[in-house]
Amino acid sequence: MFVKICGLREPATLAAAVQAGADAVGFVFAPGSPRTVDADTVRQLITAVPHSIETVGVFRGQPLDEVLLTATAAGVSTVQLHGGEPVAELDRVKSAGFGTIRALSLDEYLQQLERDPSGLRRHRLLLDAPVPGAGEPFDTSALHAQPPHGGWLLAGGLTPGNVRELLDALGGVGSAASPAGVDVSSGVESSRGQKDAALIEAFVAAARAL
Ligand SMILES: O=C(O)c1ccccc1N[C@@H]1O[C@H](COP(=O)(O)O)[C@@H](O)[C@H]1O
Repeated sequence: MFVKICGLREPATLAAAVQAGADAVGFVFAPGSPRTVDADTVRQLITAVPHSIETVGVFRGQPLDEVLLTATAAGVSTVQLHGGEPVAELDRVKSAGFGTIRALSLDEYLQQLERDPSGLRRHRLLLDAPVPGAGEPFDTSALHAQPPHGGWLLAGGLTPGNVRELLDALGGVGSAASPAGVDVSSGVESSRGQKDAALIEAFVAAARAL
């Protein structure tokens, strides 16, 4: 199970994520979040991240030029877009040399499945709650009938205590509707926006034990 820890802002909790064995670490560039960081801060932070770990810049509803400039200045390897951007924008991000994660709510995913199923296969999919970063799980039952293509990530209200239950609701690891990875932010915080090293460690351990 691929594990991404998102919304990191401080060296100590970033180090905790690396030490715990996270596969990816995320930095929020979307404005208005308690986790928002700037490109210079992230550039400094990721000097301590081994190259084997994916570094993800998270954006929401920002102009593409700003996304590319910020991701380049920060030095992240991957761009995650949350604003319902058209697939052509993700294509341009990929052409610029970044990995891509297309974050959609369940409703957005089901709409895209109707309108543009081939577009859904071009970028790694992340399914999240309607309000990203709010720590709210969403009802995944519709995915049994219409599971995403392989390699997708599940986010939305995951915690060390509920990650197994939420994966079991999708049929468990290896089932047709199961994600390839999990992504967490609120569930590894002691208070909103404040990451907690012990919770990060517990989350990675719980995900690895699935
Ligand atoms: O974390 C935020 O504040 C945020 C803001 C804007 C876009 C995405 C954001 N976070 C993403 O939300 C999920 C995790 O959410 P949760 O808190 O665990 O429910 C993850 O994909 C973050 O990258």
